[in-house]
Amino acid sequence: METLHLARGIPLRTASAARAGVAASRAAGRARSAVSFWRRRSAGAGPVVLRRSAGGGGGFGGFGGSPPKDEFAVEDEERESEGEGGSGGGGLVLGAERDASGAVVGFSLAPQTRPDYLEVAGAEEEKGTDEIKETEETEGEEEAQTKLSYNIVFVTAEAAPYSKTGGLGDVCGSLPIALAARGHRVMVVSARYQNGTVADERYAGAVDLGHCVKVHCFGGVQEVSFFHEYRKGVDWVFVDHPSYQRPGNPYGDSFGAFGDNQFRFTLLCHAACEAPLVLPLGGFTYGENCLFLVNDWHAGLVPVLLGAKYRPFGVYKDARSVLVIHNLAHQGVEAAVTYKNLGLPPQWYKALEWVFPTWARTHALDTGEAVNVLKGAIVTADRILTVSKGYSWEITTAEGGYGLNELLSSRKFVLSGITNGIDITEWDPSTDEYLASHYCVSDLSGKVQCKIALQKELGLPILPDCPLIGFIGRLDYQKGIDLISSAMPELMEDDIQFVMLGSGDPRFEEWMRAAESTYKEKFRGWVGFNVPISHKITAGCDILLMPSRFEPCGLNQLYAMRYGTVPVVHATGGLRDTVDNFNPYANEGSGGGTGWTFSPLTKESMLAALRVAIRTYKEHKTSWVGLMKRGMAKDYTWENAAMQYEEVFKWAFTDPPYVG
Ligand SMILES: Nc1ncnc2c1ncn2[C@@H]1O[C@H](COP(=O)(O)OP(=O)(O)O[C@H]2O[C@H](CO)[C@@H](O)[C@H](O)[C@H]2O)[C@@H](O)[C@H]1O
Repeated sequence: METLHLARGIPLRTASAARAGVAASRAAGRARSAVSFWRRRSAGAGPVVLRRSAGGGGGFGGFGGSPPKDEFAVEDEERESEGEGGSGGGGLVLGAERDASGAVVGFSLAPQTRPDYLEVAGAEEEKGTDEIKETEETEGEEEAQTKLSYNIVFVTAEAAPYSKTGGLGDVCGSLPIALAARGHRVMVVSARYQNGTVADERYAGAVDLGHCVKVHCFGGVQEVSFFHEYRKGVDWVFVDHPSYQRPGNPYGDSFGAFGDNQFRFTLLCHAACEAPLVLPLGGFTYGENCLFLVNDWHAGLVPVLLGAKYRPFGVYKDARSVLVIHNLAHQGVEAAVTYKNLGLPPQWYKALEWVFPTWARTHALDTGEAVNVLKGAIVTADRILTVSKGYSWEITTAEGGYGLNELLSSRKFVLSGITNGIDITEWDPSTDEYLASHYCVSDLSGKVQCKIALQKELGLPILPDCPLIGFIGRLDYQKGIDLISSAMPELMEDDIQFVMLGSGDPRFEEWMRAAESTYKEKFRGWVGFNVPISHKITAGCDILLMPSRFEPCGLNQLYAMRYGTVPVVHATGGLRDTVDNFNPYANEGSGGGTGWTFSPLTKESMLAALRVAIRTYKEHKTSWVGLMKRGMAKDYTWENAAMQYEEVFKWAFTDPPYVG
C-alpha cells in the first residue's frame, strides 16, 4: 500500500504564544514554531497546554485539565496574527532538503531564498524556551485559561472563495478561518478546479508544493499533486489532477452531473488522507494525530480509509473524524460493482453496502445493490454533525432520513447539530462593497437607497414603498421553487414586486425567464450564479422568501436578517431554528420575533404568511422596524459556532477511534 512507503514528518507541532508588539514575518513566525517545537521535544516536554489570557481574543472555557497524550497540539497564534504580508526577515533559515522525487529527507541551514512555506527556522528568530514561557506568563496577567488545540483537516468539495456553488462553499471558506483564529492548526483540502474561465485566477496564490502522491484506485495508479496557499491563518491545500480541469462547476456542467464524480472524489479523499502525512506546510507536517472534518459524501471515504487503509498498518491510530452533513439528499450512490474501484479492502464492503428498496429498482432483475459513500461515512466517523439542531433530529425520521434514518438513529449518541455561522465581514450592510448605500441597525436610511438601486438595475419601476420580495438559491426541488412558481399568478395580483436569483434545474430557469416576460412590471428572474447580485438582493428587498422542503441550516435567511430583510420561511430544519415567528404582542406590546415561519408546506400557507408580512410592512411600520432591528441584532458569528465545534472535537477524542 503506497501509504506505508511515504516518509512521514513530525506528528505534532507546538508553538509559542503570541508576543505582543513583535512585528514578525510569516516565515519568521513559522521559524519560531519550529524552534519551540524542537526545544520542547528535546526537553522531553509532555502534553502541551497553552495558557492564554481571557482578554486574548478567544475566551476558551470548559477545557479544564491536561489533554490526554499527544493528541493535541498548541497552535502558533503568531502565525494567525501576522497577517498576509510577511516579508521574510532575511538571515538564514533551516530549509527542507529534498530528494529527486521531492520528498523531504532532512533539513539544513540555508539563505532565505526558498518559498516561505518550506522555511522552518530562522537564526534571527531563535528565542529560548524561557522567553516563550515568560511571555506566556505575562499574557496570563488578567485571567489565565487552559486551552487545547487541534490539528484539523477539512476535506471538502468546495471552499469559498476558491470554489462555491452553494452553502457548503461558504461554510468551508469561513469555519476553518474561525477555528484557526481560535488557535488551532487548520488545513483545508479541496480540489484545484480549473474550468478555463477567470474563476481559475482564484487559485493564483496557491503554489505547487512539488509533492506527488500515487493513489491506487479504479484499477490503476493515479498521480495527484498539491498546491498550497497560506491565507488568514489557514493552510489551503488543493489537490491537482486532470479530472478537476474541465468546464463547468465542481460537480457538473450544462449537461448535468459529471459521470466520473465517484472517481474524482475518491481521489480527493485518498489525497486528503496523505496530505497531513507528507506535506511539510510551514516546514513540518500535520502528522497523524489530527482531526479530519469531512463534509458531505464527497469527503465521505476519508473515515472509511482511516479504518480500512491506515489503522491496520498502525497509521492514524489516534486520529479522529467528524462527518458534517450539509445535505443528506446527496449520498454518492453508485452501482455495487464500483466498490472495487475505491481502493478499499474487499472485507470493508459491508460498510458501504446499500440496497435500494424494491420500489426504487428499475427492472425485475435489478437487485438494488449499490455502494453508498455517505453511508460508509456515517458508519465509520467518530462523530456526526449536521448544520442545525433541528436537522439533526429530522434526519433520524422516515420523512427526513432519505433512507438513512435507521442507521442515523442507531448512531444518535454521536450525532448532534451546530447552526452555521456567517461571514460577518463579507456580509455587513455597513461596509458591503456591492451596495449602493450603507446602513446599520442605528441608521437604516441607506436600505431604501439599496432598494431603489436594485429596482433601477433590474429595470423594475422605482417604487420605494412597494414591498419587494426576494428569493436567492439553487433552483432545486429542495428549495421549493415549484411552490413559488405555482403561487406566482396569485401573488402577482398583489401590489408587490418579486425578484429571483438562481440557477439549477433548467425547467425552473425557463420558468423564471417566462415569468419575467409575463409580469414585466413586477417580476425579475436572474438566471445564473452572481455573488454581487445576491448581496444587492439581500440588501434591497424587504422580505426574503424561503419555502424550502427541507433545509439543513440555510444561510440566506441569516444574511437577510443581518441586512434588515425579513425572512418568510417554511418551518423546517435550520429555518425553524433560526427564524423566530413574529408576535406583535410580545414584550409588553413592543413585539417579538424576526420573521414568519409557515407550515405545512403548501401554496396556501405560504401565501397566507407572505400576505401577513406584506400587510405588516405596509400598515405597521413600527412593528416592521422592530422586526428588522431584532434580526440585525442576532449573533450568528462563526466564532460562536467554532466554540461548539471544539466541544465536539473534545468528545471525539474522548472515545476510542473507529477501528472496524
Ligand atoms: N444564483 C446564486 N448566485 C449567487 N449566490 C448564490 C446563488 N445561489 C445560491 N447562492 C449562495 O449560495 C449559498 C447557498 O446557501 P444555502 O445555505 O442555501 O446552501 P445550500 O442549499 O447550497 O447548501 C447546504 O449546505 C448549507 C451549508 O451548511 C446549508 O446551510 C444548507 O441548508 C444546505 O442545503 C448562499 O451564500 C447563497 O447566497
